[in-house]
This record gives sequence, structure tokens and C-alpha cells, in this order.
Amino acid sequence: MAAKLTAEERKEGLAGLPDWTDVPDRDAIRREFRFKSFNQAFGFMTRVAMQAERLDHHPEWFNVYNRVDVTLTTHDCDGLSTLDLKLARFMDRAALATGQ
Ligand SMILES: C[C@H](O)[C@H](O)[C@H]1CNC2=NC(N)=NC(=O)C2=N1
Repeated sequence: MAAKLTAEERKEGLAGLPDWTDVPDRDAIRREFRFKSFNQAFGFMTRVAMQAERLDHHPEWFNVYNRVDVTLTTHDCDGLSTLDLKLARFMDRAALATGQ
């Protein structure tokens, strides 16, 4: 089971993820991705979905047309774990590769 990050690990991890922000009243992070089209947004979601299955770690997300709002947290430890940092980094790379 994924362990909750310590305050130090959380700070270090988030330093490398400047586009992600803390969710108020929840130990979670969020980012809003915007693409040129629904096709690009859904392509991004498809790549992320396959990685989420590989990691056995799944995003909370909401899509409208070209927008994908993502919240990451680990239900198993009721907070942020290394899996959230991993998935956030993957999403940042996938968004760049999609041509955001
Ligand atoms: C049984 C299964 O491995 C767990 O429910 C996994 C699946 N995906 C998950 N995703 C997220 N975000 N948090 C979890 O704690 C989690 N747990």
C-alpha cells in the first residue's frame, strides 16, 4: 500500500510540479489542462488512462471539450503518496507531447 508523503517529501515533490496546486480542505493536488481540441484532450486522457492502469493509481478528473481538470490523491493513505507525484509528472509530460 502506498505510504503518505512526509511534509518534507511533499514539499520536495511539489517543487518539481509548479503547475499543480493544493486543493483546499483536502490532502490533494490539482491542475487544469487545456488543449486545442476535444480530440487532443481525449488523446491525452487515453494515454494517462493506460499509465494509471499500469500504476494501479487513478485520477479524479473532469473533461469538458478541450479542458481536463485533474485532482490527484491516494485514497488508500488518505493523502498524497509517491504515486500522485509519479502520475502528475507523467501527465505533465503527456500534455507537452500532446501539444497543449
Ligand atoms: C484495489 C486497488 O489497487 C486500489 O483501490 C487502488 C486503485 N487506484 C487508486 N487510485 C488512487 N488515486 N488512490 C488509491 O488509493 C487507489 N487505490
